[in-house]
Amino acid sequence: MSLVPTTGELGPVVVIGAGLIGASIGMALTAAGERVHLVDASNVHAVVASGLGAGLIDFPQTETIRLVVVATPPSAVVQEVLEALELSPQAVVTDVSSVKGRVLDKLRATGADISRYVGSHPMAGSQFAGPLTASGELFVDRTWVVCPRLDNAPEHVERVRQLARTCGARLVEMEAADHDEAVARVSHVPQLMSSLTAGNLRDVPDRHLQLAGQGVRDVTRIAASDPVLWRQIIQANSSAIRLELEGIRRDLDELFVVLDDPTGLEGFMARGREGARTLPGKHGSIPVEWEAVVIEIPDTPGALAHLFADIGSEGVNVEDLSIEHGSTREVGYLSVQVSPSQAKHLREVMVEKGWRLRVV
Ligand SMILES: NC(=O)C1=CN([C@@H]2O[C@H](COP(=O)(O)OP(=O)(O)OC[C@H]3O[C@@H](n4cnc5c(N)ncnc54)[C@H](O)[C@@H]3O)[C@@H](O)[C@H]2O)C=CC1
Ligand SMILES: O=C(O)C(=O)Cc1ccc(O)cc1
Repeated sequence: MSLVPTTGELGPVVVIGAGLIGASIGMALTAAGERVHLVDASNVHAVVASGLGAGLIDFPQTETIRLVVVATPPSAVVQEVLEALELSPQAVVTDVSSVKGRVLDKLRATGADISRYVGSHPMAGSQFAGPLTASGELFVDRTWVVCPRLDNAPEHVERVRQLARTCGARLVEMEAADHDEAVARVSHVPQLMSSLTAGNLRDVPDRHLQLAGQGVRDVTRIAASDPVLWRQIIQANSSAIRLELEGIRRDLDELFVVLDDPTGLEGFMARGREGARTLPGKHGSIPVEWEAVVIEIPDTPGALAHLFADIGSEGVNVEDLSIEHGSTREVGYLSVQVSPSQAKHLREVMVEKGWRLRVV
């Protein structure tokens, strides 16, 4: 799926909070032909986001605004949603914060009419923050959860669905409580496990760290995320997270028991492999086992472009890729995931074309 040109039928859109997520939304909507206006507590962020093509920094006539997207850190969301509902009488207001139930409870507690508010959550992002790391392609083929309620008018919910579709995302609809239970399992607890693993690396001596390979990097990537943002996310969803952590504590206790028991330990590892296989693959489909072909990239100008051209000329469909830098030699390694039926052919032709392969 790619960005959907909408010829301006969604806007004018106001994005409040032009950081990683807000600027990425602004870039996707602008690229699709929508008129986007950016507001940020930091003028520098608004200017940078605008410079990257995320929208304009002027403010439209409030009665013309059709959609407001609140993309601030969770602590500012309730206040910004309330102000947007009051200031723009025709607009549907959505937010993109990572926890939906707490925002809804707090909005309801104010007694305000929140029927034009429809919560949502794009399940895409990164460990980075701020507009400099934004991308208009961030949401393409990723899940975007919309949380409609009975007090929402259908056309208002549709406007938020249209936002997700215009950004190229795959729509999923859920109630806020169900969403929060799901993200505790697939996002918040994995984030905590990553922080736990990475936190323990702090006291590891350099002599040992130099042995680190791709596995530990995969497991710790998201631990580099902003602690202030994540403190807010975790605390807003602490009940659902606590339940999951209790299960993990039991599993950890069991691990101590089976550590020296071959059958028990194999069962433990097999459960992990089973769990990894349950995750939907690309485009939300049933996961497929791809085969990795790892090709050495020499440290010469244009080598990577040349390599991609050689892979492309063979008509091999690359399902995923990653690049790793050699720790001892001035080379890189391009790992491409391809269908097992094409892997052997790709290896053979790459060697014929003069590339070196790494055995995996
Ligand atoms: N980081 C991620 O990967 C994802 C984050 N989210 C959610 O998106 C929201 C934004 O997160 P990021 O873009 O990562 O953070 P960020 O730190 O990159 O951007 C937040 C922006 O909001 C601005 N801001 C703060 N308070 C404001 C206020 N009261 N009014 C206007 N602007 C204000 C900041 O100056 C900053 O530019 C959060 O609610 C987060 O839970 C959702 C999906 C993924
Ligand atoms: O970087 C990643 O892989 C993420 O999963 C980013 C992310 C962070 C917070 C969210 O609420 C949703 C997605």
